[in-house]
Amino acid sequence: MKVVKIGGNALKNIDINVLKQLQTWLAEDETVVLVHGAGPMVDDATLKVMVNVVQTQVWPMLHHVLGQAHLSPTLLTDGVVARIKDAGKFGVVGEIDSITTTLMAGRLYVIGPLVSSSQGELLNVNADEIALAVARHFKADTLYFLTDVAGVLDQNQQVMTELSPTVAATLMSQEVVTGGMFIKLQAAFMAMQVGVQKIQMGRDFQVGAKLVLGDQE
Ligand SMILES: Nc1ncnc2c1ncn2[C@@H]1O[C@H](COP(=O)(O)OP(=O)(O)O)[C@@H](O)[C@H]1O
Ligand SMILES: CC(=O)N[C@@H](CCC(=O)OP(=O)(O)O)C(=O)O
Repeated sequence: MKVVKIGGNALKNIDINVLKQLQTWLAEDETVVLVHGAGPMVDDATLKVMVNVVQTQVWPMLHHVLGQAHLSPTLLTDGVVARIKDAGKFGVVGEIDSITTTLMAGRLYVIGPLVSSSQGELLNVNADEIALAVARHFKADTLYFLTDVAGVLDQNQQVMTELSPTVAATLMSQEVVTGGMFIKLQAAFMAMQVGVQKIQMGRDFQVGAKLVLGDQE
């Protein structure tokens, strides 16, 4: 089972080879969950805008691109429930509370950064955190983070082809890794701790444009 997270910016330009790889996996009866981002949105005031952006722009665009590649996704909304993360501090920001749905082999599922609470209220959940929760719950063997950079960049702006938790911690403390990549690396190492064997980051699935965490590959 594979989880593929595509960030909001990377979504705007999905590589044909990414679509081809999805087709190949599905033809092999692999199950794939595509977790998409939406770009930066923060608080209560922006939630309505975010709902609008996701429903009128992000989902239609993603369905169109996948449809052109003859990929028909199933929305993974039922059975995935979020809860308020830290009421008062983050407003309508949520985190995944429970996953009770089951997945069928050879199907492509899609989930984005808006997840309902048990009261039916939509919450803004970080898409990297969703990818982690989904990978953990379904015991994914592989977790890809497709983003708008070729990988994690070192102090010389070079893509790191391998990154251990120790080196990552140093890059984070030296503020070489910041912002969205900081959150992504945290999610990636958590995923590694809960048993996801292979974790990669980059613009696509290709070797050389990716990050491999730990000692695999
Ligand atoms: N050391 C680093 N290597 C790569 N990207 C970094 C680094 N430090 C900060 N970043 C930033 O993190 C961004 C990726 O995170 P984010 O914008 O959240 O992407 P996504 O939308 O794909 O989740 C990059 O575009 C870059 O601006
Ligand atoms: C709580 C939180 O962080 N929500 C995210 C949801 C969108 C997202 O995660 O998009 P990317 O994957 O493209 O960054 C946000 O508001 O930015």
